[in-house]
Amino acid sequence: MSYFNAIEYCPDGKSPFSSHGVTLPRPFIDVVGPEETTIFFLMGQNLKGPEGFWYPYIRTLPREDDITALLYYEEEDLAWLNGTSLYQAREQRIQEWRSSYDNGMKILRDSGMEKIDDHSWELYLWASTIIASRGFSSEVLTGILDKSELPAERMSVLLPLVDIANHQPLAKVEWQAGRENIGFVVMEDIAAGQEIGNNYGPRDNGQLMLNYGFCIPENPCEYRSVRLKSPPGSPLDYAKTRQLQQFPRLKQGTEDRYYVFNISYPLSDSAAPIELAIFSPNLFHAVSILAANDRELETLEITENSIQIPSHIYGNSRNSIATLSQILMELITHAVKLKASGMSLKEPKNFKQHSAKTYRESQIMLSQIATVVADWALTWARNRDAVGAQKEKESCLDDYLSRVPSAIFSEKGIGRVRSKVLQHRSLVENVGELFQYEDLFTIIPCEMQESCRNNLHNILVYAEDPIGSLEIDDPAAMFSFSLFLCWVVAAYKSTTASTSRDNLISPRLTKWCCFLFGKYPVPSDDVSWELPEEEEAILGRFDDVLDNIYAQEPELFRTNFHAIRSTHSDDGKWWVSPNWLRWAWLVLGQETVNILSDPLLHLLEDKCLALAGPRELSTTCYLYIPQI
Ligand SMILES: C[S@@+](CC[C@H](N)C(=O)[O-])C[C@H]1O[C@@H](n2cnc3c(N)ncnc32)[C@H](O)[C@@H]1O
Repeated sequence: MSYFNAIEYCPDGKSPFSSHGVTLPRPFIDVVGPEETTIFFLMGQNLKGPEGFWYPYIRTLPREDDITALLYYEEEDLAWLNGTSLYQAREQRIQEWRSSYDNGMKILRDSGMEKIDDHSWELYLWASTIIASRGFSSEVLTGILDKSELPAERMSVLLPLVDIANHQPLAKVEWQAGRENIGFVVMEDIAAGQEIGNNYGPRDNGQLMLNYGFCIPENPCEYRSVRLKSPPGSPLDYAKTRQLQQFPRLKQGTEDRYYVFNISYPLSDSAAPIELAIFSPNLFHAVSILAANDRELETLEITENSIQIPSHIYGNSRNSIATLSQILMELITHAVKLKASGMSLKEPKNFKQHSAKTYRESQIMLSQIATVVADWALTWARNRDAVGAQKEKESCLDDYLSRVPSAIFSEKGIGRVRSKVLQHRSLVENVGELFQYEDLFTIIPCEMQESCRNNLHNILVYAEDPIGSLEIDDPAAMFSFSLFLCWVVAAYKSTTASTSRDNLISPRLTKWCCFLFGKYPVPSDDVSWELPEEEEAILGRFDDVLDNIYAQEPELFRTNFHAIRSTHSDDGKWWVSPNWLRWAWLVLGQETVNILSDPLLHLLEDKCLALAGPRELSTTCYLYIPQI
């Protein structure tokens, strides 16, 4: 049964398709198109009852009470969709269908069709659901019709009996459109007694729930659409506008679709880095533009197919890390909110509620798996002891996975993550690029470590109280990183000014200093720098604190490269001068990354309710120092 019956199509030299007594006015067909015509045609055939040609088939179709697709959810069932995107998707679907129905009915009324009121909204809903859940694409008719005869728009075909098989994700089957028959070929061994499944395509659970009314636990084709705003004037908005200017063929106003995929998603690129297999590349790249600092934005690459911050450039691994960190926040927020919104739900009472429960769990699991993948990459990036060998990575991964709470993941799930992570490369290949204050000394050459630690540590002890009370994010980290940066720069400058050419800092820090000097203008000793008012208030406090400490304990500022400085005055705290402090502050504004602390713990049930509110997730600030 199809549109061709409704229009009594007569192919060249062949017998015509019969409308079997349901005639729809031609102006109606022309306006509403093939799919809507088929819906109204099925309504007409259903209204004919036992007299109708397709009655034996229609009699076997599920009726309203049996249908479990979302539009048939009732009040109590709907509570199970709370907090999921399906609630909204259902509302939208109802509106779209209602408007198509009203439109079709108006045209039918205007054309004077008889007994029009029998075509109720309930009947339309039933017919549309039947077609959405059982219709085949018009390709199945290519054995009897030429492709050129098929309408360009979507057109569903109902095939009695052939539509009985249930969906099995990834089932290997093939449909063959013949002249006399439609072949359904099973391309894999099926044991006696085992159900023969059809493959409805790589459908995620959202589509299955909306169109078909069921849900697959551990659906390999599961994914989630993610909304990402690019506010006017944001770097992402700017990048998109530039892309449109450079490639006017791209359509303006088309909304990008962003996805998080199941780790086993069959259509993901197996050669891609894991981050681009589990997050759609356009999602990762869009977030990377939002997470970019100014110098990373200068490396933005715009092509017809993508806008992205290239990850292979020196210093740009910071961007991949910051991107993963932002994505991690989104994933945790999603999982936590969804868990919390379902905590008042009791036991499911019917098939719809069972399906919705499975759907909720599959969406939570999707975010949890992606959380583990992103968190692992960030954990690896922070491993300062590793050199990056595969064996090392495996044992570090095993150690990490052993810490994943068993309440979140089954052993099977962990095993799946492990094998996928090891199969794919990662965008975060460099290890040991992120530092908290205590870790910084490990990249200072051994003979200077002690001196650096003493300088910084003693000053920080004095500064703890006055700096700790500053109303900024992580004041202690920002102050200690500023001191460290000033110390490294002073050592670097002393090295370059020294005639002995002793390297006071490592080649890695030397390269980093040169890089920073190239990206952030270096202060001149002659001019006093001033930052915008708000920052000046903080930096002024830094200056005061250092002045006070210096007045009491000038010895604390004495460095062991003091002797080889050449151009500085007798000011004993020359290496933390106001200008250099301001320079360090500007650098830190761009070269640090905030990473969620203990993300996996947030996923535990008892933490979810507390976190679901407006309280912010706590983060740790890291200083980024690229590998050489
Ligand atoms: C094309 S029909 C399949 C035939 C179905 N067994 C019947 O006779 O109505 C699609 C409907 O079958 C059901 N279905 C298909 N695959 C399923 C699955 N894997 N699990 C549960 N229900 C399924 C859903 O109700 C869906 O709307």
